[in-house]
Amino acid sequence: MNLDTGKNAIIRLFNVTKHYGGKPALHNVSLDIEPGEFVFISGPSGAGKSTLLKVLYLAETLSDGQILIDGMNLSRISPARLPFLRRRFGMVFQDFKLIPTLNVFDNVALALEVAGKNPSFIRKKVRHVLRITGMEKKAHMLPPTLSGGEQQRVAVARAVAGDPDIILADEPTGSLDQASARRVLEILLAYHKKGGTILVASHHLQQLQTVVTGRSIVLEKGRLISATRLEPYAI
Ligand SMILES: Nc1ncnc2c1ncn2[C@@H]1O[C@H](COP(=O)(O)OP(=O)(O)OP(=O)(O)O)[C@@H](O)[C@H]1O
Repeated sequence: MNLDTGKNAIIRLFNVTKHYGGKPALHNVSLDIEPGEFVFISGPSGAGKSTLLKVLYLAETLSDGQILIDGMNLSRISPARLPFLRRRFGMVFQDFKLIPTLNVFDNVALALEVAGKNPSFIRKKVRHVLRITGMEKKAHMLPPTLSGGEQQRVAVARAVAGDPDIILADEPTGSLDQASARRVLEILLAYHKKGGTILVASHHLQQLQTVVTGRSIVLEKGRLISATRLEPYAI
């Protein structure tokens, strides 16, 4: 790989490989992502889409290769600095990963509290992201009492609440009806327009790709098989 080509990249992957029990989920994936890019990740079930997002979020360790975030090598980050690095990411997990014993408001507020934000900022911010995701009226409910689509919207609210530099979203509209999916896309689009970098893994790319200029990357059996620039069309 030419080291000069990705000089401005916010995310660089060099031969990223992840094995689970000897079986490759990602194989030699190399990719540069510029700040402010909207990257769509597609590919058949089991292609490695979730694994790619998880290794970026440091939810999974690499078997081989390297990931640089703003030139910082993730494998050399000390455990003490990990929480600070994670705050740069907003992650929407495919299975949401909401804390079942905390209500919607507290699930979204938690990361802001851990980051040491002041209570009045947190209140305003959480109310705002719950409003834009349409979950304001359910702020006091516990996740297990919500529908899958509602939990997904809380997961999106939590991901954007910390104003991260990078959003990693795994099927962020997978459990949503058309109207809710559109609302989530508009939130991601607004975040992108403010300069945020987004990686979205989805089986529903036609809908996502209508909204923004971006790059479509396709994984198959853990390998990056294509990367194509997309032109938007109006919705
Ligand atoms: N924790 C794990 N332990 C063992 N194998 C795993 C684990 N997570 C993923 N895999 C395997 O790694 C491969 C890639 O999985 P991954 O979830 O990344 O695919 P995906 O493209 O996101 O699939 P889907 O579209 O179905 O969500 C699959 O073969 C999967 O079975």
